[in-house]
Amino acid sequence: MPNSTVLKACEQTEIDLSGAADWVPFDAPALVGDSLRFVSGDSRGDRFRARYYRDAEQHLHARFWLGPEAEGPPGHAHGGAVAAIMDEALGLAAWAAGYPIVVGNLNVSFRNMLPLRKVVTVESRVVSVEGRKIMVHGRIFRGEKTFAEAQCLCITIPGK
Ligand SMILES: CCCCCCCC(=O)SCCNC(=O)CCNC(=O)[C@H](O)C(C)(C)COP(=O)(O)OP(=O)(O)OC[C@H]1O[C@@H](n2cnc3c(N)ncnc32)[C@H](O)[C@@H]1OP(=O)(O)O
Repeated sequence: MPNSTVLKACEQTEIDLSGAADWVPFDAPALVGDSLRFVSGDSRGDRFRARYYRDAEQHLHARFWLGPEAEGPPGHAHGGAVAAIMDEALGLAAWAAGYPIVVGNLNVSFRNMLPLRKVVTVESRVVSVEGRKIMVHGRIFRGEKTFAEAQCLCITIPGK
């Protein structure tokens, strides 16, 4: 059997992406539709699986699982995969806060290698709004360990 078939077969299991007790599931596709297809659009895929939530203060959070197709260094996530998560999650955080945006600038710091096949949490916060510029900060972590931090400058789309 080819290797890819073996990997596909072993990734068919359900992943527990449940949120914290006080989080409410957030229906991201209902808000931005196909914009999510690249990263979190395949809930049974072998690259990314994700579920979005909001907390009581309306901050956006996500549980993400990265599978074998997101691999960079052996057993760990590709930097582009981590950046793609930040792009989607922090851009979505601005949309969820009521700002129709595209990402103008994304600055990602890779702090620790992110292991595959582990559920990690993405937290985000809209930290400032100045005219069309919405600044969103985010972090990917598991327990005490931070894998990446990002600052995302989002620009509202005129006419939206
Ligand atoms: C949907 C939720 C989930 C998915 C999220 C996915 C997010 C994405 O990946 S979006 C795709 C990737 N992003 C893009 O393709 C964007 C490409 N860029 C553009 O379209 C344009 O450059 C755009 C819209 C950002 C800005 O263009 P434009 O509308 O002409 O505005 P512009 O006048 O240049 O800039 C507006 C303000 O933002 C600032 N600005 C714009 N881009 C940047 C930047 N990269 N860095 C710093 N400042 C910037 C400008 O300086 C200006 O500031 P000020 O008002 O103080 O003078």
